[in-house]
Amino acid sequence: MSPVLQINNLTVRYGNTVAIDGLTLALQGDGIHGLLGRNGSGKSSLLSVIAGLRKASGGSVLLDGQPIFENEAATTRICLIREGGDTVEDSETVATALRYASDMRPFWDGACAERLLGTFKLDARSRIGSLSRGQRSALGCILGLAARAPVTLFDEVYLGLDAPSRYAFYEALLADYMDHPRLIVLSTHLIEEVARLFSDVIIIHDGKLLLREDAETIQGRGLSLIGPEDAVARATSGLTVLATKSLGPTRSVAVYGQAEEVERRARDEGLEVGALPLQDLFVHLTAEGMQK
Ligand SMILES: Nc1ncnc2c1ncn2[C@@H]1O[C@H](COP(=O)(O)OP(=O)(O)OP(=O)(O)O)[C@@H](O)[C@H]1O
Repeated sequence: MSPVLQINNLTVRYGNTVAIDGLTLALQGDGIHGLLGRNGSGKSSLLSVIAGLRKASGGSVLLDGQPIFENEAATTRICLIREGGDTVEDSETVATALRYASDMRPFWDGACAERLLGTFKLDARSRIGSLSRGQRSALGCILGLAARAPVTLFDEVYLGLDAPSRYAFYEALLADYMDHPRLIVLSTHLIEEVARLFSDVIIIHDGKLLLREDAETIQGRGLSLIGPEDAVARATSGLTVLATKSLGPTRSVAVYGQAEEVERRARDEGLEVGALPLQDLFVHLTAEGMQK
């Protein structure tokens, strides 16, 4: 059965710092959910509460209706991989880390782990302490994928990886997800690289939910319009303009709205229309003062 994660009015505080501020969100069924937010917006705090590693200061996080914190039946179904990896002692080997994971993880797939060691060219005999930052990230990717947990959370796990290894991870993730669909949350700052994997996008800002849309809808919502200043002004009247740039008499704007309506207006005014990359849309939506 597909898992249901219900986050109700969640608050996470560190002393006087409010990291998550009354956030409510439901993640239902299988999918690859993109979790986006600026630095310090609360992504890691949210993921660590979902994984049961941190107690909520207020509100609740439920997996299939059951509280997660200090509930082994729930936490064994959740795997959180964080940047740098949470793995065994530095003096232990990669093989020990995999063995430990296979003991701890009820859905562990050893053959998958072996295959991924090859993909990332990791030697099982290497000591953890001797691994480079990227190799540690690769080990995190392997542990997260081979765990096959019904709820799999990757928190910026691939930051240390070089571009070819990151692409290898995305391919491995997608292939593994197609064969074994589950609820995956990927938090990332490398938005354009990963955007094609997302089934939906969750943006948090200052610990609050700013936006949650399915990937196709959000990709269609951001448009750029380019043309003469007065024509652009007419076409965008009453719309949400995220950013404006002028070059002589030409104006370029980023607009957020219903794609068909914006495209119709742009056509009527003879403007150039383009899709706004998800990363640009994210930057504009989370810019100072854009949140109502
Ligand atoms: N252990 C901690 N003690 C005190 N404050 C913390 C702690 N961890 C996080 N915070 C604060 O909580 C807020 C949210 O941090 P969090 O790490 O959850 O954000 P993030 O979105 O994951 O950031 P980043 O993208 O930079 O990793 C920030 O203001 C941060 O300074």
